[in-house]
Order: sequence, then C-alpha cells, then structure tokens
Amino acid sequence: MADTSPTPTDSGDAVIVARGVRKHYGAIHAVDGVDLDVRSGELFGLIGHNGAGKSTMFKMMLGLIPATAGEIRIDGAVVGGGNFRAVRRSVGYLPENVVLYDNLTGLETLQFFARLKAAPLADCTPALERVGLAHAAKRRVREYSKGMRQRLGFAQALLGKPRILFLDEPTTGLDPEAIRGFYAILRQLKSEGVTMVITSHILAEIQERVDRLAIMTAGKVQASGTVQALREEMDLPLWFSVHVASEDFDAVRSALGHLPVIAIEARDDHVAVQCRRESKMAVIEALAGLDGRVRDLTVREPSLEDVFFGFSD
Ligand SMILES: Nc1ncnc2c1ncn2[C@@H]1O[C@H](COP(=O)(O)OP(=O)(O)OP(=O)(O)O)[C@@H](O)[C@H]1O
Repeated sequence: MADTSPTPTDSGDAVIVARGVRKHYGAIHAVDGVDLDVRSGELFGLIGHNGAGKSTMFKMMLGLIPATAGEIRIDGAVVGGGNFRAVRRSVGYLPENVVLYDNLTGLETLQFFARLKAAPLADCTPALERVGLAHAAKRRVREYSKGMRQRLGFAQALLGKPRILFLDEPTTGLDPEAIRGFYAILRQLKSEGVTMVITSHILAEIQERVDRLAIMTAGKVQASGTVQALREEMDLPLWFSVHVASEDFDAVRSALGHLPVIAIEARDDHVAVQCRRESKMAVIEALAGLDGRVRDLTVREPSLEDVFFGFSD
C-alpha cells in the first residue's frame, strides 16, 4: 500500500488509536473491526456512506457508548478506563445534531454547556468570537439562522480549550463563505496543535483540507492515508486536456500513438487524453515535442469522490 499510515501495530505519535473496534446492535454490525491511528496535530477525515458507522465510531471514541469488542486509546488512556475521565476533559465534540434551547441567548447557551462540562465560564465569549457570533451573543437562539446555530454548536465544542476535537458533519447547513470561514478556524486550531477528526459527506470540501482520511464502508475501514496515497493505491487514471487548434488534433493523436493511453477524444477546443499515472510524464514529454502547438495543458487528477467510489463500490 502506498499509504504512509502506520501499520496497526505501530501507533507512532498517534493520539487516537483504535484496535479491532466493534459495535454490534443485535444483527447490525454498525462498526465491524476498525483499526485507526490519528496523529497528534492532524486534521483527519472520516468519510463513508450514510450508515457506514462514522457516528458510532465517534460515540465510542468519546466514551458515550461502549464498544462490543476492541480497544480505543485517547492520549494513551483507554476509553472507558480509569484514566479516561481526565483525558475526556481535553476532548471537544460537535455532534451531528446539537440540541439547542430556543429561549436561551447564544451566550446563555454556551454558559449552560460550560456548566455541564465544568469548563470555565470565561471561555464562552472567546468561543463566540472565534466562530464569528460575538455580535449575536445576546440574541435568542430562536432568531438564529441554520448556519448560526451550527456555529453555536461549534462554539460549545471549543469550551474548555480542547486538545482533541471530534466534528461530526460540522459544515451541514453552512453556505460556501461560512464553510471557508469554518476551515480557516480549523487551520488556526491546527496551528495551535489541536488534533481534529471530522466527518463530511461533501468530499470536494474535505479533499484539499484534511491531512489524512479513512474511508468507511459497512462498519469497516476500507482504506486510509493521504488523498494522494489513496489515489495511487487505487491507481485510477487521470485526464489531460490538451488545448490545440482543431487542425492539430491529429498531430496530438500521432504524438501519443506509441504510448499506452486509455482514451483520446477530440472535444470542442481540446483533446482529452486519459492515461494511467505511470504514463503521465511520457505523455507530457510527447506533447512537449509538438513544437509549441500545445496552447495550454491541464491535468485532472482523480477526485476524492472518484477514489471514494473506487473503494466503496
Ligand atoms: N442505537 C442503535 N441501535 C441500532 N442500530 C444503530 C444504532 N445506532 C446506529 N445504528 C446503526 O448502525 C449503523 C451505523 O450508523 P451510524 O450512525 O454510525 O452511521 P454514519 O456513518 O454516521 O451515517 P450518517 O452518515 O448517515 O450519519 C446504521 O446501520 C445504523 O442504523
């Protein structure tokens, strides 16, 4: 495997380590033998279809539900074990659906959560500021938009200044600008050394942003690593768009004729060439030999969505 992930016996500097984790609800194997390593300070993505087991995995990592089998360690402490209570204080969680009380203001909401978590009340205003809700601190949650509610949920996860954050579909309901702002906050947190695990169904959104990720299907991790490592492991073909004048289309075909390309298709203003990664540089060299007739060249790598369907289908 081209992955740089540690093997299941080499947890290295991982702060979250799962080994052989299962959660069975009768005949339903929600999580079915998961090994996972999340390294200190990384932004780690957990992706999968609905019902793949991501939220169940989160709940077990947080100690909210017990595993049927296997072991999870956070910062060295076994989840559910004697030392875990202290570690749990350094863990923040944004659940998929945060329960908010419409009659409370944003600030009162955070104060309520701070008391529940025994986090300092002094954290509330900075958390609201961090998520861009300081201006709405005194407005009742019933007046909040969907995006504002989502940000308030994120703010509660930041109470107590967690060193580890679990974010379950945190960008649901956010508009593109808010999504950008949200990831800017994650980058800041990352620069402060916070380790984050995030789930999302919007693969295009996370593919450029996570350090590594795991693909879950039917309770199992099918693959894990960087997006690039997964691309290489899947060995999906890539596409070139070769922009040339239409009278030069045949010149492109003959320049590539000796190479094992998968497809060459003439489109409106370019020639689309599909090839395996191992032929990529040979294609570029052959095109460079066309005496400047190539006006522009773009390469489309397989997207995370292509990789995801490759592993999960
Ligand atoms: N308390 C429960 N009792 C019985 N089955 C459950 C329970 N919780 C989860 N499941 C089942 O476990 C499987 C995994 O669910 P889970 O919520 O972990 O998936 P998910 O990957 O988070 O999905 P989504 O992307 O839709 O949030 C599903 O088949 C679900 O129906």
